[in-house]
Amino acid sequence: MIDIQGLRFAFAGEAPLIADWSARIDPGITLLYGDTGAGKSVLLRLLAGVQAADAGRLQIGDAVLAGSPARYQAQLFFVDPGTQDFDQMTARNCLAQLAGADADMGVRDALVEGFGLAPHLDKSLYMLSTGSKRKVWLTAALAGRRPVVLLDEPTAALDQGSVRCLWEALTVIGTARQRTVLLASSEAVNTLPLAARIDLPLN
Ligand SMILES: Nc1ncnc2c1ncn2[C@@H]1O[C@H](COP(=O)(O)OP(=O)(O)OP(=O)(O)O)[C@@H](O)[C@H]1O
Repeated sequence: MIDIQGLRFAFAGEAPLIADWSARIDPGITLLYGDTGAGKSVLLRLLAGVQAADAGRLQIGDAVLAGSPARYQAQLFFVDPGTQDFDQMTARNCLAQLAGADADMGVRDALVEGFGLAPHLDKSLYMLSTGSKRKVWLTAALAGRRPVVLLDEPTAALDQGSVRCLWEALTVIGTARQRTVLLASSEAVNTLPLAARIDLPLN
């Protein structure tokens, strides 16, 4: 669960993108729905603690971002889709590092197969296509055990078979309602068991 109190954010000299927003995001899948430019990526970056808010309080479990950032961030999974941070690692090592030592290997193996990742595991990430990189992060997010998962347009650049595979894995998580998944999308998602939907913009 993520508790959000009085969140505010504006780019310098611009009107607030998020103005005094409070919400509680419960376990299950919450769709963060908004058009291009509505602020989905910015909101995910704020919640991940990689972009500083102008005001507000963010809490996951008993960890408050401002007071204990490392403990807060240890509760969540977030990879900026545009990052090059892992480009020098092999997909296998990146996956192992991001998923963590306690990852569910059954889920990991099922996603590696469903995404067709096996032939790419020993390549460096910089050699992979945008879609294949995204599959590595998605596999780590879902096989890992972080209680909160933030996904930015997870189906972008995925082939249809991989989207089906992702949807199957998310259906299991959405039905169990133990982990909190925030899924940002500019398309309505009708085929997942959603716990809630947040419509952007938030100003
Ligand atoms: N560094 C920046 N400086 C000023 N404005 C920015 C900056 N980064 C993003 N924006 C603006 O903030 C708004 C929200 O951007 P954001 O990327 O969060 O939208 P989004 O909902 O994720 O859209 P998309 O689906 O296109 O990624 C947009 O109008 C964008 O142009």
